Amino acid sequence: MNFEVQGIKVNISRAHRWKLRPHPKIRQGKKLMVIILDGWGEQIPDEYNAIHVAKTPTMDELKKTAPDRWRLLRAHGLSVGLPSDEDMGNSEVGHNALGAGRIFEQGAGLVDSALKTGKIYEGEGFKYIQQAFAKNTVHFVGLLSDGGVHSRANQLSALLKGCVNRGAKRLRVHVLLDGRDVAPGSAIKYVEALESELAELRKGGSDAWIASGGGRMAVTMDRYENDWSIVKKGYDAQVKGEAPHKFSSCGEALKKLLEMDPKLNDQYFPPFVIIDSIGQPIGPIVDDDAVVTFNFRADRMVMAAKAFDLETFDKFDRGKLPKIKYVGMLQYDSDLKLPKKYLVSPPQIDKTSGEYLIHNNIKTFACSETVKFGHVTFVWNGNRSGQFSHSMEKYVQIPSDVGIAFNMKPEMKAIAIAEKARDALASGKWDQVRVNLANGDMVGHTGDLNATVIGCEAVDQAVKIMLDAVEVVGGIFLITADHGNGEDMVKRNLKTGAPILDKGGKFQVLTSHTCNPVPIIIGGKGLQKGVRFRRDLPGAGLANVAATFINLHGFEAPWDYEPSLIEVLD
Ligand SMILES: O=C(O)[C@H](O)COP(=O)(O)O
Ligand SMILES: [Mn+2]
Ligand SMILES: [Mn+2]
Repeated sequence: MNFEVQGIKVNISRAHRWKLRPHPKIRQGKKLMVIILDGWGEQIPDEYNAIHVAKTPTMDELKKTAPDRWRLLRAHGLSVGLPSDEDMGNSEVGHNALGAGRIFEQGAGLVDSALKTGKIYEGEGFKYIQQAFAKNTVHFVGLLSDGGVHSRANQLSALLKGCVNRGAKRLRVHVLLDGRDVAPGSAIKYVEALESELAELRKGGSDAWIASGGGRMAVTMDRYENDWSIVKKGYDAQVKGEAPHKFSSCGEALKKLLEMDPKLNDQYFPPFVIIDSIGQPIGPIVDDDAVVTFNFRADRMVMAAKAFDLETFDKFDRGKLPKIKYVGMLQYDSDLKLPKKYLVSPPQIDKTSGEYLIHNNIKTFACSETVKFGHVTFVWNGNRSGQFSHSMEKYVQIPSDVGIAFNMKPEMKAIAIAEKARDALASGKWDQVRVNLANGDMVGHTGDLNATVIGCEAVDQAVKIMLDAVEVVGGIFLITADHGNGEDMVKRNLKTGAPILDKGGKFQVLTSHTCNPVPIIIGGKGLQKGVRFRRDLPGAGLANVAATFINLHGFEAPWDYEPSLIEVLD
């Protein structure tokens, strides 16, 4: 409907068009290789910057095309829909922005607002768990830290209080230790804070305790079905009260397990359960209990959600399934309706670039290894399962290594992914070939600087394979990243950038992502002369990338996308 205000035409319901207009200057029909370097940011080029230390001749050469064809993008905070610019970027929000071409408020902020306004307590999900408040136990399962990537400890605290204020009597928390989005060794700090909050709740008459725990990479938080045994370990500890280690408190668990293995990083702690004075687990999940998984991010909670929510389930033996009232902090997969009940509605990310490409006859091939496969498909497509079109899209997953930390094999599957992408482009069947190379991120998360250097070198070799393939078909490439990680392996003084050393003079390892900008590079024989990065978008971010590659396919971007980064000089 159109109407006029003071002579100005207002269009309040622009009819949605999937068909895109041809770009006035950029020709259609060029093959495009889109390469996402996971966890590849820009930072001071010193010895703690694994990407700088690594021999990366291909990426170094590309940098020389700045400012026309190499520039930096914002990949954190408000630019990717996070609550503040203090929030580092992450794969979910990064790939959402890359694929959707717009910025959506993400889970972290949606939960913050729902808690602040109290709306969370009015929804169907909360009413569902409330049924267990009077006579049964409410369990909270999730990542205990303030990393803000999958969860936030202050949201758990608010929710615990909110439940108690609304009648919950018996509460149990099943903690997953972080050390990945936050400093290694910091788990004890979060556990102590939670212990004292629970002690406060007990003073007020509630029966509130930590009941089980374990490191996030060993317990519960696997993703993309890489290793179900991790989810099983969590299920056994949380539901059955079974684990190889038993302690009388979570604090004691951390202390004793560290004594047994002083090098143990928080993320890899084995599962443990807390027992009472007669050796019984203090908080197994039983019939009529309520369970809340308090992570807002989906990828590492969706497998556990299946174990809690699905009646038919064959990934491991759950034993006798308790009848529980299970909710997710968010719904983790809206297509699968998983979980069926949830506390806060997830962001509704619609009209993503992948869907536009299908409607405009652009055929897409996407590939990554298991640990990032969903990033470049499901998350890229706005957290949507499956393909938009089976005939026009193909998604290929290369199995990741299982059962090892990625610093043991830092090359990961970079070369295999590159070869798949090369072959896909050479086949002539696909207009866009899109990959994610995981090394900068996955090896970066181990905190192992030398291994991350090797991982980044593998990435550079993989990029070379793909750029050669682009050359052969006379195509175009677009390389970017979803957030920083490997470029900074040390904690720094935020004012000076100087590394922070511990008492023994050793640098303090940084395992997390960063708030650094990431590069974007365009090029290839098929890129028309005169195409270059605009100079008038200095604050551009990942959400500007989709309009850019839609232009490179020869189309004008949808009207509501963030502006394209390129212009064409005559
Ligand atoms: O889940 C993880 O591995 C980290 O918390 C975040 O990493 P990602 O956002 O790169 O997946
Ligand atoms: Mn990532
Ligand atoms: Mn990561």
